[in-house]
Amino acid sequence: MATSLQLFQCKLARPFRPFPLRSSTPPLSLRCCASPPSSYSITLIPGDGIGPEIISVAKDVLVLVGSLEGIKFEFQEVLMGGAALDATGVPLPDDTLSAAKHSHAVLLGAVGGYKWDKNEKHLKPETGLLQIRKELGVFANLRPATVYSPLVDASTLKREVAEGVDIMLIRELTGGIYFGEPRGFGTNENGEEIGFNTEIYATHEIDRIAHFAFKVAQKRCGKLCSVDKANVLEASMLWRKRFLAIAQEYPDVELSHMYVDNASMQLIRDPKQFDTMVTNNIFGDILSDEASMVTGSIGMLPSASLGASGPGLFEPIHGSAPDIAGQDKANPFATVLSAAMLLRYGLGEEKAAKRIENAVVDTLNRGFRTGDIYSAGTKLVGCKQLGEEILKSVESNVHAGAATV
Ligand SMILES: NC(=O)C1=CN([C@@H]2O[C@H](COP(=O)(O)OP(=O)(O)OC[C@H]3O[C@@H](n4cnc5c(N)ncnc54)[C@H](O)[C@@H]3O)[C@@H](O)[C@H]2O)C=CC1
Ligand SMILES: CC(C)CC(=O)C(=O)O
Ligand SMILES: [Mg+2]
Repeated sequence: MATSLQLFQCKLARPFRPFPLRSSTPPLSLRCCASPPSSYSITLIPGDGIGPEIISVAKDVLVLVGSLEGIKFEFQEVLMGGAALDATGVPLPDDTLSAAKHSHAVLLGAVGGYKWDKNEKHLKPETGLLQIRKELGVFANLRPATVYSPLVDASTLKREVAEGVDIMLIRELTGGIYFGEPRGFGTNENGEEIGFNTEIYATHEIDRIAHFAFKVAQKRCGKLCSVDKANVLEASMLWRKRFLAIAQEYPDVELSHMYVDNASMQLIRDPKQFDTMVTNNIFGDILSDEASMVTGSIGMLPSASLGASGPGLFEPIHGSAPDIAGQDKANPFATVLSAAMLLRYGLGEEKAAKRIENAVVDTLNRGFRTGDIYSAGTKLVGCKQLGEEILKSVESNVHAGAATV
């Protein structure tokens, strides 16, 4: 196996190089075995809604790429979210967590759905998702927003604005308001019902995501934009203070700061001004959905969640899309690209990752589209058939010059 150190490529033709590790900071990826195991154990979590449809496609792609590249996988499929609630009464069963922790990497579809929307917080599918992220310690979530040339016209932005966009959005994933205490319901002094959450970041949480982001920016174009709300929120004030301090260790990276309201506007006005962006949990959640539409669809954005050690978690950025579940309409590209990220960042299998990315571009070049990215003159297919076309492209191995995600 090569190594699972991060590989990032500058869109301005900086050479492709392995990520340098600094001894003072935690490794950015999880598996850095001296020699590869004879077989990788992969935990598959289809989840709910469109989850099973898209995971089925991604699994087939992994199996084929594995057989062509001489990589063996052992898959274990487990329950999480609504499916787990129905079967076991909890959204993250112990068996699921244990399987995930003991595997080389985890590939997840999505969780959630109308059926469980009114459940109490601890019995919501989404609570299982937050728990597994926390338990795996995957604090750094890479969400690449890449506009693929054949999809420029699927973007909701004008061609000249969307063409060439290549942003790496880094979202802090295990802190902030989704986890902060205190939270809950209560009554105020007027006897009125209230709901409350806490946006909270400790220095060590900011420092580790900052080091991670600076290293990613170093390997790309050396430009890092930190997005916060430091004009109002104390947690953001500390965030900005720590980023400014840590920037001293990365003189080759140009650090800028932007308030999140402006950033959300700038992403639509001129997305090409951004290269690497880093932000907290909730802002990253929202900005990545926004960035996805620049690329044509939320069905195009994959993600990799990495920690200091242990398996990484790989999942599309979208949810379980209950409105189209079971109708063979889901776009599987985001999950297939998440499988490519699993190979690159989780296992260090760069060649196999690139093979998948090339297959995605080749499938797009051959004109195949699900409804969310369809435009006149292209071929509208379902999730299943798109999966079959991706397999053909994997097999033919055309070097499509795909971006690295
Ligand atoms: N990582 C996860 O498991 C996530 C789970 N959720 C959960 O998913 C459920 C639905 O949430 P929504 O807010 O509707 O967000 P969503 O991302 O599931 O769907 C938003 C819209 O995008 C479309 N869409 C999403 N993925 C698509 C794909 N691959 N191909 C084609 N169209 C796609 C949907 O059909 C829908 O119209 C909720 O229960 C929510 O909590 C939401 C976001 C992330
Ligand atoms: C449960 C949510 C935080 C999931 C989500 O929207 C996401 O991770 O993008
Ligand atoms: Mg989200």
